Amino acid sequence: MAGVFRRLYDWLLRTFWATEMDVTMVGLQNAGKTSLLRVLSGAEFEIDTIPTVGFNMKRVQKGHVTLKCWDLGGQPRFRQMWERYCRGVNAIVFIVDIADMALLPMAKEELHALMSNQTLAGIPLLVLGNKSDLLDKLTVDELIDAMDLKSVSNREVSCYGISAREETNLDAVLHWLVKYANR
Ligand SMILES: Nc1nc2c(ncn2[C@@H]2O[C@H](COP(=O)(O)OP(=O)(O)OP(=O)(O)O)[C@@H](O)[C@H]2O)c(=O)[nH]1
Ligand SMILES: [Mg+2]
Repeated sequence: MAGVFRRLYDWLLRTFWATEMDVTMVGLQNAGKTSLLRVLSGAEFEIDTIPTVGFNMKRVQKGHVTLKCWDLGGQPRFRQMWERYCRGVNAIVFIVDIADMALLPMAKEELHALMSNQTLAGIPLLVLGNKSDLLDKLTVDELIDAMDLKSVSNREVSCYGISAREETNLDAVLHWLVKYANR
């Protein structure tokens, strides 16, 4: 019986209180943006992925909120379009491969360059350290230091460790994002 009321409640929320929000996912090539979006939208994780050319968009449902997620290509030639796709969104998600130490300085540089755009002032930022399933990786505290997140000011900033492959901590990601649905 409780299940029937729950479904009715969810249906009422979706029908009369539906909200759509825009989220842009950026980060260097191979960080796992497309993989994360695949699993968030209910598809299976894939080991062999194709690098994103331009962008890809998928909708993810979380309760009454529809997250319209823009997944951008991370290769150098696509990075100049990140700022344009981040303008006016409810939240920016920056994904880092925490097992690839060699790319960390570049990830930090690209993140700070993006955040310095006046057009993106105040937009909440969620930094995700992906691939926590791998052995040789940074902890969240080490990632916060490596990305110098404490120097990012004038916006909400959070940082989580996740694994798209093992679907670790993904509920926390959606929970954090939907807080910004109406802002
Ligand atoms: N071990 C592990 N591998 C992952 C994880 N997430 C993604 N990968 C792998 O990392 C590689 C790159 O994943 P993508 O999702 O294509 O990366 P991307 O950030 O979209 O890359 P671009 O589109 O080029 O910017 C693939 O081989 C994935 O299988 C994870 O959580 N753990
Ligand atoms: Mg991709």
